[in-house]
Amino acid sequence: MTQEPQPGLGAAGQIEVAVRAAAGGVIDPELRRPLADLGMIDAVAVHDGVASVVVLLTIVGCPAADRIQHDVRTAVLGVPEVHDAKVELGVMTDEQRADMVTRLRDGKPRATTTFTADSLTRVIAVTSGKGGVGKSTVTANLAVALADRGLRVGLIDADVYGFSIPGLMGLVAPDGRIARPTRVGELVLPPVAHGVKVVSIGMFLREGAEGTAISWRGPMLHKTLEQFLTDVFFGDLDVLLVDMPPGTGDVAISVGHLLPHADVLVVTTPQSAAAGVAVRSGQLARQLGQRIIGVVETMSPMDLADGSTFEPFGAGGADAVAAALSTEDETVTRIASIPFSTVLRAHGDEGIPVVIEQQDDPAALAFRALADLVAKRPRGLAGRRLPVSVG
Ligand SMILES: Nc1ncnc2c1ncn2[C@@H]1O[C@H](COP(=O)(O)OP(=O)(O)OP(=O)(O)O)[C@@H](O)[C@H]1O
Repeated sequence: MTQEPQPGLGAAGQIEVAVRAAAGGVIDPELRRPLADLGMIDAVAVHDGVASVVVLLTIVGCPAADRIQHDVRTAVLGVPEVHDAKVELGVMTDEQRADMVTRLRDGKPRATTTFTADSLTRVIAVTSGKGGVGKSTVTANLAVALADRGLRVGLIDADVYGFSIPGLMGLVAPDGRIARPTRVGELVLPPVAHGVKVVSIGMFLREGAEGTAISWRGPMLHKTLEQFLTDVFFGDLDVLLVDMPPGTGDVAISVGHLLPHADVLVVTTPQSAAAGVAVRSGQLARQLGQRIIGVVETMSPMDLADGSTFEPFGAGGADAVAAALSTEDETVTRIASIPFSTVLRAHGDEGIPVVIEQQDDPAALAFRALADLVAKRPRGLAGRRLPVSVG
């Protein structure tokens, strides 16, 4: 980074300014903002070409400490007059942390969601009629494919009873423990997997209770989702995906109320039984003001090497759902068909989405095509204030 000379400073002072700028330009891996903007660069000194920088971490035991120390040292060594650099780590005081949280929230008070109708983040809820049809697999792969295109992507696992996103995204350790968010004051920083910021109810269960069933009632679930939208710091996102629980229960209604401007993807298999219930979840989303952007069929017919087709779940389900959801004013179409893929299933079990692990698999190609389509499609106007005035 080129630094403008500061008037009134001697040569040594100029070097210190350059060192501070270099260190301050390093991006915090969790907060994704420059360290200078976060108030994390404390003392800076340079003597005989040796730079000393004190970086204030947000919390004791910050998981990104080593990476920050390494990145700051590398950045500081990039200043021509510096031939050695020492980076010491300290920890912010409560006051400094509170100041940083306020900056991160852009001055907005607590309990305000950033995902309002006017925000630039596009919210996409992924829903299905019944469980086990491949909805979470679609959500995870779409999220990763969008992140791989350079978009800033967040993923909320709202499938509270059957949360499978941590597993699909590789956030579950071999002993079953799910990655935990980092807490900085009142902020909750979501773990990042394959370039996607992920939050799931499974991350907030008591340690050791990850495998137990959740038996919460509607109001408690609503509160939890509300907290995901207010207390979890996603930073600026281009897309927020929400993995919905199957069906038309309390959570679907809560998400509809909390995110009425969301676009909705309906996932179904080609089987008619799955298709029928998928229509109902799409209809509920529409009643809540959300816009259906398309139907994604998964476990679709798969082309075999001998030129024949394997149809484990029949054919035609998604087209039937799309037709049933279409109205005079709004045509809904099937926007993707993800073929049945054993490779996809195996990578899902390993926590590495097929879309990055085996890019030539037909299912991976179909996910990429879906991501292209979603990224290019203009977002809906539902719930947004239009820039018109009545004079
Ligand atoms: N296209 C596909 N080909 C083969 N297997 C698939 C495909 N899509 C999903 N699966 C497998 O089907 C199973 C269910 O998938 P997934 O968990 O995504 O479903 P879901 O609809 O989200 O279910 P739930 O709501 O119960 O979590 C998983 O084992 C997954 O690997």
